[in-house]
This record gives sequence, structure tokens and C-alpha cells, in this order.
Amino acid sequence: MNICVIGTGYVGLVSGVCFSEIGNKVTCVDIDENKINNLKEGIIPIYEPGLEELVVKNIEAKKLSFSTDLNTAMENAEIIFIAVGTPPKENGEADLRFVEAVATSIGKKLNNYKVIVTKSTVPVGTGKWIKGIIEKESGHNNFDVASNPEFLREGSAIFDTMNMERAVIGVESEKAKEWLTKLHEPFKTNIVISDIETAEMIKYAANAFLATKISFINEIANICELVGADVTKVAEGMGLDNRIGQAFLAAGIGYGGSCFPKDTNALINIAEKAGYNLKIVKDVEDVNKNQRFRIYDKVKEAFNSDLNGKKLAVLGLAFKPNTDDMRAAPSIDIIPKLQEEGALVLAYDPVAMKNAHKEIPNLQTVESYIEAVQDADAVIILTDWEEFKNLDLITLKGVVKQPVLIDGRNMFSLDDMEELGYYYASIGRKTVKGNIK
Ligand SMILES: NC(=O)C1=CN([C@@H]2O[C@H](COP(=O)(O)OP(=O)(O)OC[C@H]3O[C@@H](n4cnc5c(N)ncnc54)[C@H](O)[C@@H]3O)[C@@H](O)[C@H]2O)C=CC1
Ligand SMILES: O=C(O)[C@H]1O[C@H](OP(=O)(O)OP(=O)(O)OC[C@H]2O[C@@H](n3ccc(=O)[nH]c3=O)[C@H](O)[C@@H]2O)[C@H](O)[C@@H](O)[C@@H]1O
Repeated sequence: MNICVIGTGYVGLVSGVCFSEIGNKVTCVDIDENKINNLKEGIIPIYEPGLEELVVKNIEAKKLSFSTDLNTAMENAEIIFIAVGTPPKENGEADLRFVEAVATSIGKKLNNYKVIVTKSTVPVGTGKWIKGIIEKESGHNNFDVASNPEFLREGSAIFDTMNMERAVIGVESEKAKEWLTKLHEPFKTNIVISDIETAEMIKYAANAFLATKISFINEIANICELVGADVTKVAEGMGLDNRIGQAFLAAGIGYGGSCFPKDTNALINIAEKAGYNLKIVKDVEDVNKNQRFRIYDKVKEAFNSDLNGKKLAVLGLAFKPNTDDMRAAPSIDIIPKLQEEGALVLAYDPVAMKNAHKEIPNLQTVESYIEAVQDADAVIILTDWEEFKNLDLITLKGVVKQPVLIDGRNMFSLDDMEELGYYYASIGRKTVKGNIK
């Protein structure tokens, strides 16, 4: 099929390249000229494992192209995907101005039947609203709108798309259902067909539920610390029950990223507008906001509240591993708090440092973890990168000033840390006291 994808962020780019990989002809459109020029050369604006190779392969196979010219890109397309950003407004509501601009542009040009699909995460009712805009601009209704929300995760976006567990297709016509089902057949996945409003709701409900699992286990972690239990074992014991499942029960410093914080707030706003008080999700957000500061409390506790002049090595800045995305990363809030206390923070992240400098004023970074930890009073882990999982703890102990490790991601075993003589504080587990001065 001929596909046009509008917006080349994570979602537009990954879904565009994956649609081309399964045999379609895809044009990805963006208003950012620089981005498009780079993409034409196979230069990828984000760090995402496997993406560059797949983009280059599909450009060479002439199945994938990039353009700033929506009119031409639309001309031969049967299906148009809208994949622009829907950032949060001040009150939590999703800002639909980019979606509105795209719908208006599509409407101005639309002259034959196409299916126009929203891939961006949008409030319930947006599909119908888009339909109204396009009808008004085009002066006809020879098109269908549909919803096909995206469930990929950053850092494993290609895998998640090529191996999707389900495709949700919200439609109001047989033709749109037929075309979108056909498009998804090569993914050999479960297909959930619904009306448009239901599809829009599925996306928010899924993200809010995953966020709930994280805040739930973080609250259990906080109780574990008070009563002397180990949250990693609690999560294992709970998660082996199929009805609960192991996934998303890793306690830590809470969720960040461009979606969970934004989408939970947007859902609260959708509920409010509908006259409903969404109590659970409000608390999920509240718990998450506080959870990141527990790491700050643990650093202070290690030094009897005196961080003045302490050299702290922060390992990991991105909101999760395998991405350079800094949106709503816990490090943005944690590092300035440590600096306010007079600590000298030296940070290292395998790929996110460039973006981190835009988000964290006065951030000092170094090019390797070993430079960061040299003579450090404490090492603080904020992102669970594989590189940190494989840290040689004996070498580390030899280069730091004192063996203090504060771990926001529960990466090491308490027994190992005890044996190596570290002071080791993590989340929802007992603190190994070691013998620091
Ligand atoms: N980032 C992620 O992992 C996921 C994001 N989503 C949702 O997908 C949507 C897109 O997210 P991202 O890809 O992260 O967004 P992004 O903000 O990184 O990228 C959006 C792109 O759209 C372009 N754009 C804006 N206005 C345009 C216009 N009028 N015409 C053409 N291009 C235009 C921008 O230049 C930018 O390149 C959001 O609604 C998000 O909630 C859903 C699942 C996963
Ligand atoms: O709508 C979206 O944008 C996407 O949001 C999330 O994907 P993403 O934000 O890329 O990353 P996740 O792997 O879900 O992690 C989100 C945050 O939760 C944290 N997390 C995750 C799992 C866990 O057990 N504990 C935990 O603290 C991570 O560290 C990270 O900060 C969802 O997992 C995707 O399905 C969805 O498509």
C-alpha cells in the first residue's frame, strides 16, 4: 500500500520505517527541514537501537522516502498517519495544536478517498474533531478517519513494532477497517477492532495502568524499607502469579519519559471534563512525583545531611536505558537538589549527555564513567544502563574516595555489596552499611 506518515519523531519514524519493512511504499513528512535533509542521508535524529540500519536499508530499497512537501506526499497515499506530538498544556490537557495544523493541511489538499489515521496519543473525541476539520477544509466527506494508537517503547521501538502484541484499530467504516487490517496482517498480531473513541481510550488506559503498576510497587518498596522486607523478592513473589505478571514491577525512582507523565495527566483531564474524579490515577502521579526524591534523601542520609563539598558521581541521565531522551527524566529534578546542598556533581551517560545539558543548567559531565567516579565520595545510579550493570565493583572500590553506592534502580545484590564492604542504599531494600568514615 502507499502510506504517508506525518511527523518524524519516535513514533512517525519507527512506524514509517516498519511499514516500509513489511512491503509498503512510505513517505515520511515533517515540517523540520533540517531533520528531513538528514533523514534523506540516513542520519537519524534520535538514539534508537537498530533504527539507522533499517532506515538506510529501506531508503536503498526505494520503499522509504522523506519529504517536507505534504501535498506531493499525500497525492498517491491511500492511508495517511498523523504522528505529530501532543505535548501537555499547563493544566495537563493534551495540546492538539500540531494535530489541528496537520488536519487543516490535509483538508486543504484532499481530493480523493483516503483513510486518515491518528497514531499520536489523543484525547477521546479527537478522531471526530479531526473529521470535522477536514470536512470543513476540503468541502467534502470522501474520506474516513480512524485511530491506530502506538504502543512502542523507546529503546526497543523497532522490536516492539515488528513484534507488536496487538494492533488497535478504531474505525467507523468497513473500508477503513479492511485497509487497516490488511496493512497489519504481515505483523501476524492480535487485532482489536473498535469504534474510534474506544481505541483512543485504550491507549490512555494502557499507559495509565502501566504507570499504576510502577507507582504501586514503589509504594510497596517504601513500606518494605520501613518494615525490613525486600521489594525485589516481593515483586518476584507477586509477579509469578499470571494474573499479576512480572513486568513493570521494578521499584526505583519512578517513571519519566515523554508519555507516562503526560498521558496520566491527560487522562485525569479527560475524566474531569467528563465530570469524573479519577482518584487512582491522580495518586499514581502524586506518588511518582515524590518517588524520585527518595534517592536524594538516601544520599543525605549517607552523609548525615551534609553534602557540602562532597563529590558525587551520577551514572545515568536518560529517563531509561537505550535512549537519549531526557523528557521528564528523574535526573532533571535530582541533580539540582544535590547541587543546592553544595555537592559537586559529575555526571556520565552513554548517550544522553548532549540532551541533558539542554535540560539541566550547570550540569557537569565527563566522557566516561571512570572519570566520573574518580575520588568520588559517592556514586549515584539513576539509569539502569547495561554498562552500569556490568560495573567491576572491585575496580570501582579502588578508585572512589569511599565505597558509597546509592542505587535508584536496584541493580546489585545486597550480598555482593555486603561482601565487598560497600555502603549501599537502594530502593525498597535494607541499606548495607559497610564501614564508611
Ligand atoms: N515517544 C514514544 O515513545 C511514543 C509516543 N507516542 C505518541 O506519539 C505522538 C508523537 O510522539 P513523538 O514521536 O515522541 O513526538 P515528537 O514530538 O518527538 O515528534 C513529533 C514530530 O512531528 C513534527 N511536526 C510537528 N508539526 C508538524 C506538521 N504540521 N507537519 C509535519 N510534521 C510536524 C515535529 O517536527 C516532530 O519531528 C505523541 O502523541 C506521543 O504521545 C505513542 C507511543 C510511544
Ligand atoms: O505511550 C508511550 O509513549 C509509551 O510509553 C511507555 O514506553 P516508554 O515511556 O518508552 O518506556 P517504558 O519502558 O514504559 O518506561 C517508562 C518509565 O517507567 C520506568 N519503569 C518502567 C518499568 C518498571 O518496572 N519500573 C520503572 O520505573 C522506566 O524507568 C521509565 O522511566 C510504554 O511502555 C509504551 O507501551 C508506550 O507506547
